[in-house]
Parts: sequence; C-alpha cells; structure tokens
Amino acid sequence: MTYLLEGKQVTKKFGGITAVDGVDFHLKQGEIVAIIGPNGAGKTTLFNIISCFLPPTSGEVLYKGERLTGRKIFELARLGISRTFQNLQIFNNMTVLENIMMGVHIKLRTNVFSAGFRLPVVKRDEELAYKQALDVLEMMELKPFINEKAGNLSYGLQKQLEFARAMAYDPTLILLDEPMAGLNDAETNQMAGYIKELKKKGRSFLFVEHKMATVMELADRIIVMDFGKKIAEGTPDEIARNEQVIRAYLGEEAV
Ligand SMILES: Nc1ncnc2c1ncn2[C@@H]1O[C@H](COP(=O)(O)OP(=O)(O)OP(=O)(O)O)[C@@H](O)[C@H]1O
Repeated sequence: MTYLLEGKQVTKKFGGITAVDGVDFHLKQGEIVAIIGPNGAGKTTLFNIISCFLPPTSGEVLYKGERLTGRKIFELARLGISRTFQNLQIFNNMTVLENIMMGVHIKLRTNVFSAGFRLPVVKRDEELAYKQALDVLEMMELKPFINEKAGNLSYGLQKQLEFARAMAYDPTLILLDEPMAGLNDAETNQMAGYIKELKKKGRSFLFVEHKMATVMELADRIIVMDFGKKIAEGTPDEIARNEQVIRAYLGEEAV
C-alpha cells in the first residue's frame, strides 16, 4: 500500500545527541495524525525533517510513494504540502488579504518571466488568486479583517491567519506545529472546528501538539515519542491506556 506520507527509519544526530532515532511512521489520505511526547522528545526535529527544513542523518520520508527527503522547501507547496510554525511566520506589515495572496501565488503557475511580460496568463492568475483568497478568508472567518495589517490582529487571529495562508495553497497535506499553542479555550475550539471541517473535505493533517484534550479530540492516530524514539502508536483510547506512555509523561510511580 502506498501511504500519503511515510517515514522510514528517520534518524537525526546533532553531535553526540540522537534527536530522532530510527522512527518509522505513516499517514493515510484523509487521516489526522498527532505527534506527542515530553519536551525534548524529538517532535520538532522530526517535523522539520518531514517538511524538508532539515536533512536526516539517515532514513527517508516519502510522499505518495516518492522521495520527499532532499526536496527544496519551495517545492512542497506545488506537491500539495503546506505547514505552519511554532513561532508565527506571517508578514506583520502586510494586510490579511496580502498575506493570503502570498499563499495562493506560490501555488499558481505565474512565474517571473510571464509576469515581467504581462502575458494574459498573469491577469487570469491574478483573478483566480483573488477569488481563491476570498474563499479562504470566508471559510476562516477572516473577512471582517481583510484590509487590516496582520501585525494589528490579536494573537488568536494571527494564528488563524497563518492557518488560512497554509490552506490557500489548496494543500492535500497540512503540517501543523503546535496549532493550539497560546490560544484560549474558545480559540482552541474554533481552530479544532476548522481542522474537522477540512478533514471532511478530504484534507490530511499531521500535527505536533502539547494540549492533550485537543489531541484526543482530533487525532485518528497518535504517535508518541520519547528520547528520539517512537515508543507507542495507536488510537487516542489505546494511547491513553498505554503504560509506557504514562511512564514517559508522569514517571515510574504513576503506572
Ligand atoms: N539544532 C540543534 N542542535 C543541537 N541539538 C538540537 C538541535 N535541535 C534540537 N536539538 C536537541 O534534540 C533533542 C530533541 O529536540 P526537539 O526540539 O526536536 O524536541 P521536541 O520534542 O520538539 O521538544 P519541545 O516539545 O520542547 O518542543 C533535544 O535534546 C534538543 O536539545
């Protein structure tokens, strides 16, 4: 079977530290998979390898059966993969609409050559980009803020904007690095609602998250890491009952 995303023996060493140690994982089309684990477990490192921000020391990641490892970061949008960051990466001096348009443009075919010569394809792409941006803003309830500078939005709305920009690529797979970090309960529920809606439309998600209630609510499957290794994998119910997981989080005496 060809998975949407598959990791084979992914390993990353930083000097003497093995941050990710021979991790196998997979994600099927339409699934939501969470990566959890205590601080320093290797989640972010694995996430950065998947999204081609870091090369693994050994092992590889496949997307739709083809090697993703070794690709350039900018190629991912065209392949149908987008990501968000633990530390927000939006353009504060640009408006909400402009931030979203950045996302749409990356996906569209317009290149510097055709833009420079003002070919008809550029005008068509501009119109298409604008329409797609409005659709995403509507879905993410950001339309009232369309001309607001991103830097003036509340933290919750900025997170929503970064998520919206990731969706503007029209991705198949969305990688979310701590999507709920810093959000209050209402904002967390709202973000979870968007993810569930998008799953219904066939999108797949891989996310790293510390908020366990969200993980249990959203994930079809959970991968648990500790000291760089995958120590467990299963449904939320299976993971909640797994002794090795309880030990990793709460210590020996909790089991
Ligand atoms: N660039 C780096 N150079 C050296 N060591 C690193 C580097 N990045 C991560 N590490 C180490 O690798 C290990 C795994 O770190 P990583 O950030 O992947 O864990 P994490 O599970 O994401 O933690 P957190 O939940 O705190 O974000 C840690 O021991 C960390 O100190």
